[in-house]
Amino acid sequence: EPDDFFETSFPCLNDTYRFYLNKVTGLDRKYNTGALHIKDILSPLFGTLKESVQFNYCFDIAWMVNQFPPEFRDLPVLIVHGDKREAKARLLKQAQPFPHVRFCQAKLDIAFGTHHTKMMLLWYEEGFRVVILTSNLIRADWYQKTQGMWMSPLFPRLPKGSGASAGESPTFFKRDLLEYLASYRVPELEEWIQRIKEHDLSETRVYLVGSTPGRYVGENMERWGHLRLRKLLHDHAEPIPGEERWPVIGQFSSIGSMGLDKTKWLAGEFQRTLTTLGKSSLRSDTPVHLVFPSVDDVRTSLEGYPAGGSLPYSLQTAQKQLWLHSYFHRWKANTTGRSHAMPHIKTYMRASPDFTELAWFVVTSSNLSKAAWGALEKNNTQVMVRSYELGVLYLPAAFGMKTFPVLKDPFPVSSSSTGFPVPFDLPPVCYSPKDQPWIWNIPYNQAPDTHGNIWVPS
Ligand SMILES: CC(C)c1cccc2c(O)c(C(=O)O)cnc12
Repeated sequence: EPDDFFETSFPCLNDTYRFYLNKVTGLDRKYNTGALHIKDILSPLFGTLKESVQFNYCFDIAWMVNQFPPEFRDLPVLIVHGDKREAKARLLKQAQPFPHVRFCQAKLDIAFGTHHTKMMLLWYEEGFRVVILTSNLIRADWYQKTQGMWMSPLFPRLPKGSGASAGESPTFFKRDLLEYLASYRVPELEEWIQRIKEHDLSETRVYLVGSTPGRYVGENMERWGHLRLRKLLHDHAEPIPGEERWPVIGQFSSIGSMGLDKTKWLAGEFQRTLTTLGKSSLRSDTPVHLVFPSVDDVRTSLEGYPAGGSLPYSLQTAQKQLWLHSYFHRWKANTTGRSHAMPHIKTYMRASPDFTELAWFVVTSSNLSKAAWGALEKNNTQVMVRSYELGVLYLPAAFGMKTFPVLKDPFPVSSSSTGFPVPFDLPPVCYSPKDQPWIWNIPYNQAPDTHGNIWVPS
């Protein structure tokens, strides 16, 4: 089985969940066993690359090319981005020295929408692999931040003449990935849709949770964003006795405008989604813990205040929603040695009251924003999504389990553990009265960061 060959090349990978963190520079080596750098992902040990697609938001093309091993460095790469006008011109100019790098501009016809989706489609001699991740294709995103990814198994080619529905997974991942790619409505992805159709994705155990910009009505409302997540939790998760005491945890690196009070979106439609388990749903008494770095978390981080350059919570947005900050918890990750590696990963989960079990887990590009997850309009008959986003949902039923046990010590990793490697400490720790949420466009000159610097944004 080709995959065994590749998996054994990286013996310390957890191939139960295929959920990995990025390597972080400056940590005790113990906390990087089982973590991956981009050069590992692109290594010949995972497959003999033929061509790839890189969906992302921010690109350093020369740096990206250099992350491929020399033998793959001039193979065709398609970049899927959301840049327009001058930003698009700058991006294309970066690739002038690299004729093998081509571009595909994702349509962004709704204001304030962005192409956040981060995904690699890797076409090998041996088959096909999908990676869905949280890192931009720039050096800083792979240096000292907490980032995560889902790495698919190696998908072998199907026998010639296999039927259209061949190679489907129990989670309908193949159908959903093809639908997501088709939603771009661009010619550059047609050949990739065709290639994926010729492969066997049946070993996939995660559900795809994507967002594509648009206004959706009727059945289309459940295709994307949080209503997609709600549909999956309704259809494939079981009610739990005493579930109203099972907290929801949201963890993210940016925050949109949520309205003047919690009923406008967060504690209403979004919480209704996050508290859905089978038939039951809105539990307004369910605890909701939001994890977002405090100023001191950023100041004392490996990067220092510059980590805040990737935590773009603006004063304009924050001052309109002071009510939100009572939900906030610190970024603490002693479990993975990453308390000082600021999060750019985004995760959402439902935990047991004692935080030893999970009912589900999501890793995604989606921050805490209506633009990413969608917001109901027109008396709940329409949902509007502004951005492209992509993530995966882990449901215990797809792994033959009732709940996921939370893995206490994920490092050094064990390849067969059934515990889920939650990347940060549970239970989350509330902000103290003195803690302030990180806001990226105000100065911090009262206390130096780990590099002895202050922060004075222009
Ligand atoms: C507000 C915008 C310009 C921004 C600032 C800093 C970091 C950002 C980021 O990391 C992403 C992303 O990763 O998709 C997207 N926008 C980011």
